[in-house]
Amino acid sequence: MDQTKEHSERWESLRQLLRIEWANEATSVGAIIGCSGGADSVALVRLLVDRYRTQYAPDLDSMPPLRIAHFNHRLRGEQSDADEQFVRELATDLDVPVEVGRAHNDAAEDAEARLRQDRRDFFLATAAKSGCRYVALAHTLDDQSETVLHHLLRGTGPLGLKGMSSSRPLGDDFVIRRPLLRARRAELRDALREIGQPWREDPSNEQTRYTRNWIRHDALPLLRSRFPKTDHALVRAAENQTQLDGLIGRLARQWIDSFVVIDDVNDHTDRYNRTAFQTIRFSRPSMTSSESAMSPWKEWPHSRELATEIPLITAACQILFAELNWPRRDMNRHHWTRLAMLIAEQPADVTGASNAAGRVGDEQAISRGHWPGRIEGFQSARVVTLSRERKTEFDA
Ligand SMILES: Nc1ncnc2c1ncn2[C@@H]1O[C@H](COP(=O)(O)OP(=O)(O)OP(=O)(O)O)[C@@H](O)[C@H]1O
Repeated sequence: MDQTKEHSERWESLRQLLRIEWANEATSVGAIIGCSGGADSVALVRLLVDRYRTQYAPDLDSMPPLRIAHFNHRLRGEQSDADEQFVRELATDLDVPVEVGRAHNDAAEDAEARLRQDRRDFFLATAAKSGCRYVALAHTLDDQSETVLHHLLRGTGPLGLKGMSSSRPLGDDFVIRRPLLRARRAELRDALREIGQPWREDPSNEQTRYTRNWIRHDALPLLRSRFPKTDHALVRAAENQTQLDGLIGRLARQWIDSFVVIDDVNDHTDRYNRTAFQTIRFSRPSMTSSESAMSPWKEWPHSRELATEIPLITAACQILFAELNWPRRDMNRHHWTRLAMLIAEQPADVTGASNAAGRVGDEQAISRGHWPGRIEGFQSARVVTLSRERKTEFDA
């Protein structure tokens, strides 16, 4: 490969982008670089290796670890093995250690979710083993606009419209980073050609029977023919949504601090079995006097109106469910709204409502409702309690 050509204009502007997206502080910890062998991730490998080496030269011994990580999905027989071989050779050329993971079986296409999970586990294990904090992925601006459009067309909620973030936690100890989210796919390919760096093409990316590829090859080009800035418009919509979501998230956190108590209730049913419940108690914002409500709600002139807003309560419930590991998959928009309306004390349709259904704190419950995942709700005048059974063995 011709090193002298590295100083091409296109390549230089990508190096410049990396200096911004992978700031000096980021180079103080190690990274694994997910590389499929495709153009985007080959470009990322070259750019990140260059970024760290430029930062640490000439004292390369003090450089944090870098690893190339390739996961062989084994979906395309010899082609998959050739991809693996290509990535191994790239690693050798660049003198960077490579870790290779392999899918256990020759998986079918419908096992795609399983493969993604295996790849994620492989990244986690590789990061842990090599002492790297970051997992770098090569998603581009084009991937982002495809993702946003796909989610939009599938009818996703506001969270899906955020698209992929440039940085997000992976488990407790690691962070996924996407430094190429502002780069165009074509730009990366042009730059790779200029420096004489080859990559592998995956022919399955051309098959438009997959929705994702249809969006890439048919839908987006058509949209661009009328709206040349389609991709930037989609990405901007996602960025705006991210900002709004951050705002709602912060408000929802304050709302939780003001109105929510989480309890573990252990209900001993007999000598050998114990039924454990985890409960979330919501004080009804509409009933909470402004003196007893905590900051910031008591200070805001319209706090009561704001505190009973359905989107805010929905966001608070979603945060709580996520933190407590309560099942969210089967909760649809209607379930969330019904729950939020119950808490806000707006006219609610509590399915299966019955009178005197149980006790809520010190008050008699006046009705109850059910949500997916064995979650029951009880409401009284001042409190709404959600309760979820957790089976545990009696450990006597
Ligand atoms: N088999 C793999 N092994 C390691 N990392 C991978 C693999 N496949 C994808 N990745 C990483 O995950 C990112 C996103 O994956 P995705 O499936 O969207 O990309 P891709 O279109 O297969 O590949 P590329 O970005 O390499 O052209 C890639 O940019 C790459 O960093």
